[in-house]
Amino acid sequence: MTKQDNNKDKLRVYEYAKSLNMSSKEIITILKRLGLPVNNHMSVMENDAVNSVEKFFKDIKANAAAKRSDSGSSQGSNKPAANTNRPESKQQTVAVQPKPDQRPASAQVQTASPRPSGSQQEERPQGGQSGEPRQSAQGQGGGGYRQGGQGQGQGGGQNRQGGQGQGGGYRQGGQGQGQGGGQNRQGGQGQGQGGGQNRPGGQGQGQGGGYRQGGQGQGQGGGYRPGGQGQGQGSGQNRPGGQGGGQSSFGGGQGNRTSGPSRPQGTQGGSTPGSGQGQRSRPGESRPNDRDRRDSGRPTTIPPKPVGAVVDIDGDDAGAKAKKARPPQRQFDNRGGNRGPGNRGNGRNQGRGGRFQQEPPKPKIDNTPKKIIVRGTMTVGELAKSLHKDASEVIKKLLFLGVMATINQELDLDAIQLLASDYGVEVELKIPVEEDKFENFEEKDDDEDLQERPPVVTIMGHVDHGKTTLLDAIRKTNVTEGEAGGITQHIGAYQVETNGKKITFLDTPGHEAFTSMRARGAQVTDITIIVVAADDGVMPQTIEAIAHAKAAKVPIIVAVNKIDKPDANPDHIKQELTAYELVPEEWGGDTIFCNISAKQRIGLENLLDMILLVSEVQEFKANPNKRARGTVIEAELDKGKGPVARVLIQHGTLKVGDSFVAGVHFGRVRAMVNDKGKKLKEAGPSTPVEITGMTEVPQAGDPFLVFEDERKARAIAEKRAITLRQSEMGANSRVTLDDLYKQIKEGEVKDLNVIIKADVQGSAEALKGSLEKIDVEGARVKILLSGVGAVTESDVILASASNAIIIGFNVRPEPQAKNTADQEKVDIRLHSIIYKVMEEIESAMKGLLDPTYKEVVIGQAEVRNIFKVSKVGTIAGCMVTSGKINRNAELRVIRGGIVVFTGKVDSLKRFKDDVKEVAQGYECGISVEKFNDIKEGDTIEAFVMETVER
Ligand SMILES: Nc1nc2c(ncn2[C@@H]2O[C@H](COP(=O)(O)OP(=O)(O)OP(=O)(O)O)[C@@H](O)[C@H]2O)c(=O)[nH]1
Repeated sequence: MTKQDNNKDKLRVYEYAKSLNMSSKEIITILKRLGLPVNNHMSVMENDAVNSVEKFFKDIKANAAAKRSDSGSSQGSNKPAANTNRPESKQQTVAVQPKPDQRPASAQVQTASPRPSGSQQEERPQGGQSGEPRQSAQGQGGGGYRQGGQGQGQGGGQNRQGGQGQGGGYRQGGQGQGQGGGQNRQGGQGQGQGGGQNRPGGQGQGQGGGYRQGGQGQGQGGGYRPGGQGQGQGSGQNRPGGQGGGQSSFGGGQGNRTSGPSRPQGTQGGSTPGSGQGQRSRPGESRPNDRDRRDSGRPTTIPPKPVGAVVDIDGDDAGAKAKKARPPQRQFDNRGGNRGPGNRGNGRNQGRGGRFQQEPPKPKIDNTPKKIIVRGTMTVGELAKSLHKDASEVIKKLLFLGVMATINQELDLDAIQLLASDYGVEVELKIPVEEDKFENFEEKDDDEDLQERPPVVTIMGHVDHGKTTLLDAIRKTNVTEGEAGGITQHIGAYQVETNGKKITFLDTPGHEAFTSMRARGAQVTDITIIVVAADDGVMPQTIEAIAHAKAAKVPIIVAVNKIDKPDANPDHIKQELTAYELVPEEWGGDTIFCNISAKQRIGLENLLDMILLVSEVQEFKANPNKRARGTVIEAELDKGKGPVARVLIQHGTLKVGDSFVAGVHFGRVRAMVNDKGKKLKEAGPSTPVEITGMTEVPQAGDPFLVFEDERKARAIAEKRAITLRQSEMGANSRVTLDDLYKQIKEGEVKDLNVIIKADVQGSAEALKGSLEKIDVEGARVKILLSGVGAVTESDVILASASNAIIIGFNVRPEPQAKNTADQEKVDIRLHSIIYKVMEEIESAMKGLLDPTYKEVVIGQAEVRNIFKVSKVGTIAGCMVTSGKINRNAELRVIRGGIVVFTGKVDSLKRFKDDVKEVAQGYECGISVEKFNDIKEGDTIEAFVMETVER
């Protein structure tokens, strides 16, 4: 005032306003209301203008004082009514109208104090008591605030004009309750209770009292912002003494507004953002002090005004922020008495609160998936994408986990799982099978997709027992008339039809093909027919064939052939075969025996019926509705057609144009013919076809699979070729006695499969009986085959296919068998003493095998001439056929694959000279120590014992 006095002459509106801590606009408004001339903030205020304004204020004060005295010091007394009629009400109007928006209706005194919790509401100088800035306001304000505190406060404040107020919790989810009664500005009386968990959707209640003009008001304001619940009740005479209840802006507050005389409706309870309570104090009142406070309520009708209309999210200083943020045109929220920024001028403080209906900040749509499918490692970028996150966010998370990563960095499965779980996302692992190892997996089919398919049959048996004749007979018998003129093609297999059902025969008779395919991992045969000539009986290859079929666990049908022959004795065959666990049904067994004559075509129908019977029991099925998978049964380079592969389709359907991989080669089906030479467009399960369109020739037994396109097929084929080369160089995975114990321990080997070849049947039987008794730690010896004679290539292939070892008892492997065994890494153990075999096998199974020495064959020589020299003995004139013969080597004499003597070199000569060794391709004379029974055609094998490192 002093200032005013001093400058009355030149006092300008803005200066005057400033001295009152009001805005120029407010003063201008008052001046206009009072009918005094004023243009703008620079207008000079004459004395009378100043006086008028002061009087105006004085009246207000007087009213306030009167009101106070009426209401006593009681807080919250609502006696407002009385005030309503007071002169102030007039002023109210004045005050309000000019800045409707800012001084909203609800004066809320109490929202919590801005500052530290519990503090008194206002920041005013007066501290504790909520001040009335201007006029002896009294107040207590308390409220949890800002920091999530919980606060309760009571405050009565007379803002400006004797309000009372209380403030409740605020901002940060605090919970607060406040009661306050305030007479804002103009002697109003009010009570306010306010509690609010603001921000985050708390709940709050607030009651606020009247303001401005002696109104009375109660307001309850609820929490807002995000969905809080709030209730607001308010009765107030705001401005004009209305009464109202309000609702807070957003969160679902509820409020009632009720009649209000003036302004729009009364105050309201809910406050906008900030406090749980809703009242808003008038500008005047709190103004200076109220800074920081936030208030909420806003008159409903307030026109949108830029100022103060802030969406106050924080309840805090929204004012300023809001200004910036707010869009040019806002829409206020008319509901409830929320909004309303507090006071304009001070907007920063109180006022803000306004809410407009600015769209509530769009809730961020959380599109984080519930589950992601992971098929292997992923880069940070890929993971972020599948989580619907920014890569930077994922990188940040990784940083928190102590991992510095870039967007292209690969994350392993653990890291992926960790990150995903951090987002609450489930990870489903779908690690793709290694497609290049497609023989190791097979798509699972649902039962309903499976359809019956023709059985695939292989015919095996001893030489000349009639296999080929039988195959031909079946083929010719069943060629349907008209089918390619009855001319069949050799494509490795053919199909016949009997009783409306098809049967596929592999037309490479003999177990070699069968077993070599099996050795390559291909098992194409469903049923085996063992042909035994009724006039001959069970022969070595018959036994081998049985062993092969059993090793492959393929059902056996015995075809007793040549029954047309006068000396045929089928019963004798049955009798013999019982020794191999093939017992005819009529004798209580479960093996089907068919008497046939392939030559005379007798019993063929019955044989086919039996095949169908077995296949019915076995239920051979496949899903024809998927990509084709099969096995190459033969392949060759045809001069005209290029590489040709004969393939047996086992699953799915092969179509012309399909891209495929066969073994380590790829191709695209250019043309396809069946066994009748008929061109096919597609071929289903169990169909043998010949296809062209390959770049190279695959091998029999190679797996065949169709891929989606040629590019993929090529890539897979290349990968397989690399893998093949690596495995060829790699370790031997076959069982050997040296690592048998290890394999048993690792569970890789449960039975030790053994093939016995001995010099005589008696030895083979004895050995078989002894070995079968060995049982070490649950592992047993399983004899796949025991026979007489040298170890043949066929034995080696069987061993290879069945992961068996071969024991040669007084026999040697044939040269070809030896090569194959080296190639296939089949372990052949050669012995001449039964108990040593037992010892070795048992020790190997117990892990005690510790052969310090290993026999290494260094060379072989063929005996071409025999020279008998008196006193010296027999000298064998030899040609060294492989390796070398060393003077100090041990040697054995082999005749017809059987070892006839083992000893040492007595003398080794080249012409007449003694030499240390003779290499391959040279002739030499060898005499064997203590052995003169060498014969032309014998083989002398030289070997040394080498220390084996274990
Ligand atoms: N009497 C008579 N002879 C038969 C019968 N089946 C086959 N043969 C004859 O037995 C001989 C051998 O027949 P193949 O069909 O070549 O015998 P295989 O088992 O295929 O012989 P390999 O191919 O050498 O293993 C031929 O001369 C056939 O004519 C038959 O049922 N009765």
